[in-house]
Amino acid sequence: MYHLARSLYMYATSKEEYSVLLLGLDNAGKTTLLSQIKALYQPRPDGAPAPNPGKTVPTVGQNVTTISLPDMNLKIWDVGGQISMRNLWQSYYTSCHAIIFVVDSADVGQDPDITRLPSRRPSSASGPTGNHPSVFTEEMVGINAPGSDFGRLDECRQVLESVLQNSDVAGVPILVLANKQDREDSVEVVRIKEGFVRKVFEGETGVGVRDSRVLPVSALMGSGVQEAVEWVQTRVKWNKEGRPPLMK
Ligand SMILES: Nc1nc2c(ncn2[C@@H]2O[C@H](COP(=O)(O)OP(=O)(O)OP(=O)(O)O)[C@@H](O)[C@H]2O)c(=O)[nH]1
Ligand SMILES: [Mg+2]
Repeated sequence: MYHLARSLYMYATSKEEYSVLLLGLDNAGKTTLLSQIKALYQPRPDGAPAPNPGKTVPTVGQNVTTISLPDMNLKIWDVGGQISMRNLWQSYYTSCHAIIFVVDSADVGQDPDITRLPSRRPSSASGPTGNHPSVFTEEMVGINAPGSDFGRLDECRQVLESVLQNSDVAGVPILVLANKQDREDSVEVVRIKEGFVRKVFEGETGVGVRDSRVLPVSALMGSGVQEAVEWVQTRVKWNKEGRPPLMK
């Protein structure tokens, strides 16, 4: 009887918890986005100053924040995007319910069309597939130096492809954020979507199964951030049977 009562109590008082993984190249704006989400969704004690999301250092390891929404908690993991950090990403894949892939819209070239990229070197042609570890090396990503006509477009493509190809994230909803839309030199979201993201998703095996979206944001200014969180909130619920939440 005690156990039944306890289970009922736990059921009535617990909340669904979903994990969201923030991925993207270094400098894309993941930590800034996490700070902005915190500023929007975490209550501050009266009189406490608003956090300044613009002050970040490159993430070594991870930052994690849980935000409480009316129908769920979202536990958001911000993992470092430097090359040396990327091999850690896959350890988060099996337990995540959604991925937010952040793109620096001011660093993909002014015409981010992956079909215009120079041909790749043979060593970079064999990306990681299936359950094979996603190994990122300096050589693999070294085609487009920052400041080239394509910015870091090819590196971004390789990294997004390697995430999609990992079978541990099969069926996980992916939101791609075209970040830094406040910058004058940023590329419009539609061009990032058509020239780059859509083509990467088209190359995915089992296409059509995955739920995905591309949205414009400025993590720094906070614009689009709420829409991004709302998209994730709906999609993790839709995908609940495939990836059940934890009850906390
Ligand atoms: N103008 C502008 N700058 C931004 C925006 N988002 C991030 N930044 C800047 O971009 C730089 C890198 O931001 P971070 O949030 O640290 O990038 P990150 O993706 O966490 O980088 P790693 O931790 O190295 O993976 C910082 O100087 C931010 O202020 C944005 O929306 N607009
Ligand atoms: Mg960071």
